[in-house]
Amino acid sequence: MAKPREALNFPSSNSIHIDPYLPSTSPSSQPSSQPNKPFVTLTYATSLDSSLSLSPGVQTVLSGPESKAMTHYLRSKHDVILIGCGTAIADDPSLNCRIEGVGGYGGEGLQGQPRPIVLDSRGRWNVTRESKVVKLAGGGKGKAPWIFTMSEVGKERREILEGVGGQFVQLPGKDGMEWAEILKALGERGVQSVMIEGGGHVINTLLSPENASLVDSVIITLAPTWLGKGGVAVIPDERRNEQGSKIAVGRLRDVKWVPLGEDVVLCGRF
Ligand SMILES: NC(=O)C1=CN([C@@H]2O[C@H](COP(=O)(O)OP(=O)(O)OC[C@H]3O[C@@H](n4cnc5c(N)ncnc54)[C@H](O)[C@@H]3O)[C@@H](O)[C@H]2O)C=CC1
Ligand SMILES: Nc1nc(O)c(N)c(N[C@@H]2O[C@H](COP(=O)(O)O)[C@@H](O)[C@H]2O)n1
Repeated sequence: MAKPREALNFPSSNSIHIDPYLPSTSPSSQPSSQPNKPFVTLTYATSLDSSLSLSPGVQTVLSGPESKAMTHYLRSKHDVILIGCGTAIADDPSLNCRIEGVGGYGGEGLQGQPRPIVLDSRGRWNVTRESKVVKLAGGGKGKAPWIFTMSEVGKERREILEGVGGQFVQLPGKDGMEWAEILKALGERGVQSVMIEGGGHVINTLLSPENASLVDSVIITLAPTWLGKGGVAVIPDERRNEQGSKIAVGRLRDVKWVPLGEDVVLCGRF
């Protein structure tokens, strides 16, 4: 079979470095204290000044071709890929896996495709028939998205999403849905692994002292560029000890740095 024109390739000489941090092979893939919790991989690309994008609402290419292929390899290794609606609105992302041999890209059915999950507490993202995730699901090149929301959902939006096999999932919440509740809801739906891609609000709340322990693996692409002030930055809330002194939010263990093209990929465990 001819290689699909848009397919990416991630060689096994690179994947051997990443595999120990992935759900199926990681030693912590079955956390016994929370049996229903899916394995959580936090992964994103950042600049040298800890920015995800030049400014809110602006999609910014940080990853080079090699680390981009790595991200797609990660997508093929997780049941779902999760983003916030700020990212959905800014990027209109595809959120599928475009690795050669995965479903829709030379592979069978939708095997190896992650399901996109969008957190949209207040129904800000106007999902339409033209949204990439909807078109890809309709065209057999990606799984249909689930949108987690606290709001009522209009008939038109529901029809568009359900028309391609997606669904709205309503969860309770005040300022937002609790991370533990989001992961529990995913676990109850049979999800065993989730990669969380961003954006800033999603990552910063996940890295807050009360949520960081939910993260199992961290895989971050560091690109050799500075984006400057005004970017969407990864800076979690500060953490203090019982004496009130400021302490680090967290430090990774089992750390490995993997050079990929001009980028370096940091792998670690919480
Ligand atoms: N470099 C990279 O790897 C990535 C970059 N980005 C960039 O990040 C930017 C978007 O980031 P942000 O504006 O911070 O938006 P975001 O993508 O973090 O979305 C924030 C929104 O998601 C919803 N949300 C998040 N957590 C929730 C929760 N626990 N419960 C309920 N709703 C929740 C809320 O409506 C919130 O306003 C874009 O410019 C995008 O291009 C996004 C992903 C990865
Ligand atoms: N790994 C990575 N590198 C970058 O440079 C990025 N800007 C992102 N962004 C994330 O990828 C999504 C786009 O995915 P598609 O190519 O459209 O499938 C974007 O929405 C961010 O979540 N990631």
